[in-house]
Amino acid sequence: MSRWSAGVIPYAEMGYWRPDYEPEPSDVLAAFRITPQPGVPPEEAGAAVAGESSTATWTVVWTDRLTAYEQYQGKCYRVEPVPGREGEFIAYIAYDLDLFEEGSIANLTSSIIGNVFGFKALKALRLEDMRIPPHYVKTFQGPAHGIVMEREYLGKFGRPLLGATVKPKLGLSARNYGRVVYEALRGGLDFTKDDENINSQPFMRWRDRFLYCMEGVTRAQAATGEVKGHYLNVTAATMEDMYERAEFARDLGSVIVMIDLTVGYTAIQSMAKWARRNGVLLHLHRAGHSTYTRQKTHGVSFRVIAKWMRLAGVDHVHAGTVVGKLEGDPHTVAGFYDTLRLDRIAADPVKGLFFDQEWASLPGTMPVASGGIHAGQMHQLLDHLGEDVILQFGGGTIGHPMGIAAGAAANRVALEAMIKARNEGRDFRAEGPDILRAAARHSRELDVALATWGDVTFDYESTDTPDVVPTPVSL
Ligand SMILES: O=C(COP(=O)(O)O)[C@H](O)[C@H](O)COP(=O)(O)O
Ligand SMILES: [Mg+2]
Repeated sequence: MSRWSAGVIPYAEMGYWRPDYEPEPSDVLAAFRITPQPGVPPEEAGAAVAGESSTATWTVVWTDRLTAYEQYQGKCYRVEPVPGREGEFIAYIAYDLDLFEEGSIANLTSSIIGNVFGFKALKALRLEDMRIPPHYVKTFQGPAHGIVMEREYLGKFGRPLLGATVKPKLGLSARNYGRVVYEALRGGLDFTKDDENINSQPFMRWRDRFLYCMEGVTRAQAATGEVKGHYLNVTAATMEDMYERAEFARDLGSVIVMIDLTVGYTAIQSMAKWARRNGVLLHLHRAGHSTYTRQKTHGVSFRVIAKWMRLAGVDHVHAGTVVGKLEGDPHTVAGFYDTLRLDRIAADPVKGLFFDQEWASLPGTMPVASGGIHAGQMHQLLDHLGEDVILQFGGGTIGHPMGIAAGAAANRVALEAMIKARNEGRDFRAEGPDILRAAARHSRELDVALATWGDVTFDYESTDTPDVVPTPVSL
């Protein structure tokens, strides 16, 4: 059939299925998991996704002839069945670099996920991974500071950083809230943080919170001689409000501010530029992500969100704990952490990584492990997550029977004992419980933490798992 006949022509025949195509090094690549409706050939489904995420519509348009359409067409160059999952396929699509505006996550995402997820011909669609070529990476600012600069600013090296989310999430007055910050920081944590939904409610307006939190931070710094921080959440209804709050945080001497993923990609990029201009670290809470990242067959994998957020320029992003209360298969989470921290990453199906990714020296984003973790898991956390990570214990600090500072001390003692054991060459993963018990003999705080939470585990089957799982991992 001629490409130029009027009427409805399959996307594959319109040129969006190109099994002979060899991707260029500068192409943006995407791997989509497609579940076609019965009777829809997978190549046609892949071609349709390529078409609608680039130049096509449902029928031939004469104006195509006025463009270099072959260059601008998204090209589905491979479709593979997913082993062990009937009806699901991975469609690989290449996009010419000219399809995207430099340095704009909004533009990139409006193309790649703008239109295709509602296609009637597909039962489900998931964006599994993307390869961002260095040519495009270089058009983004990237993390305002990055892992190396953050450690230099803080003067903290050789161990994960420790944090805590203030609880209860909502309802505390500013002065009581600031007291939690002070107790947790003086007890041994590096950071405390606002929760995702703490903004400026009637029970505590943002300005009051900022004042009392910074009083707590300053007093804790004086008491310990360490740099401390509280992630002041500047998430607000408008960019103007966010800038106002961030400027106030900066003027009070805060080393860090926080935003939620719910503010949107453009606001995140604006805040990343503000953070670099002002020398203030930028923490991102991935509030809302599980609504579209968790299910295996539909949505956008968090490994893609992680890539977008590193490009957008945040210094911290929540990326999973493996052992805590929230979704987190160990291999999948390892793929997120590699994506955020390393400069060159090889494709690795075991970690769910479909493409090699070259970051061209873009700084790393510090992953944050948060959600139902406690001191008794310290060996597992260090083993799974490594050293460049922030371990955040909300309930696991503030719920300590001896008080907040004691909860913080328990976490700090557990961490330092584990790092010492690792540095001495001990098998800290296997000997972890013994190392913790030995440290608890000199720390009443840790002893009580282990007695309170030592047996708490969250053993549920993960939803978001890679398709290739080698040997089972015991937690
Ligand atoms: O409030 C918490 C954790 O509190 P606690 O430490 O008391 O469980 C965070 O919002 C979640 O961890 C977010 O999840 P994620 O980090 O996976 O995005
Ligand atoms: Mg929270």
